[in-house]
Amino acid sequence: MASTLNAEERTKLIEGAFEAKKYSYSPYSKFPVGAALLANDGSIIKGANVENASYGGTICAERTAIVKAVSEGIREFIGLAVVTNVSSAISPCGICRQVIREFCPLDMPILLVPGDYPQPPPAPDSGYGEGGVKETTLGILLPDSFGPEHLELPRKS
Ligand SMILES: O=c1ccn([C@H]2C[C@H](O)[C@@H](CO)O2)c(=O)[nH]1
Ligand SMILES: [Zn+2]
Repeated sequence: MASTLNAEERTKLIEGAFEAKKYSYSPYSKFPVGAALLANDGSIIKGANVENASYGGTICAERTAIVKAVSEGIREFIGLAVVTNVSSAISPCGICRQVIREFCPLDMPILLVPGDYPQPPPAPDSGYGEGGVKETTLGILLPDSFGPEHLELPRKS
């Protein structure tokens, strides 16, 4: 069964993502992104995108949050929220999906928050929830994925 977040956890994640976005360094794309991770101890770890004049050096908000957490010894996560300044729900890029895969369960809720949250109530069955938030999971975003457990499989000698 997919894991779920309670209302308090959702609020913490959404507020954390908006706070994180304030510190985005995105002079090139002018596309600020904020991410917040909820750890199993209840702590929130925030990350913003950090760009570079050598564009390939850019680090997305999601990876900033994960690397901050893991490098401080936090590795168990129960939720992630991402927000940008656009009014649609923006989904993590491919590189971030694979990095999330390393540390987060496939059924972990991922909240894609519109920049103008809260939006008016969405139409039923639109795929959007409260405030226009799209809730998904890593398993949906990255199906048939490769992960750490595959390196433990028996190998041909
Ligand atoms: O999910 C996403 C998508 C994009 N970006 C960043 C990378 C770059 O700084 C800017 C434009 O791609 O947005 C993120 O941080 N997360
Ligand atoms: Zn990314």
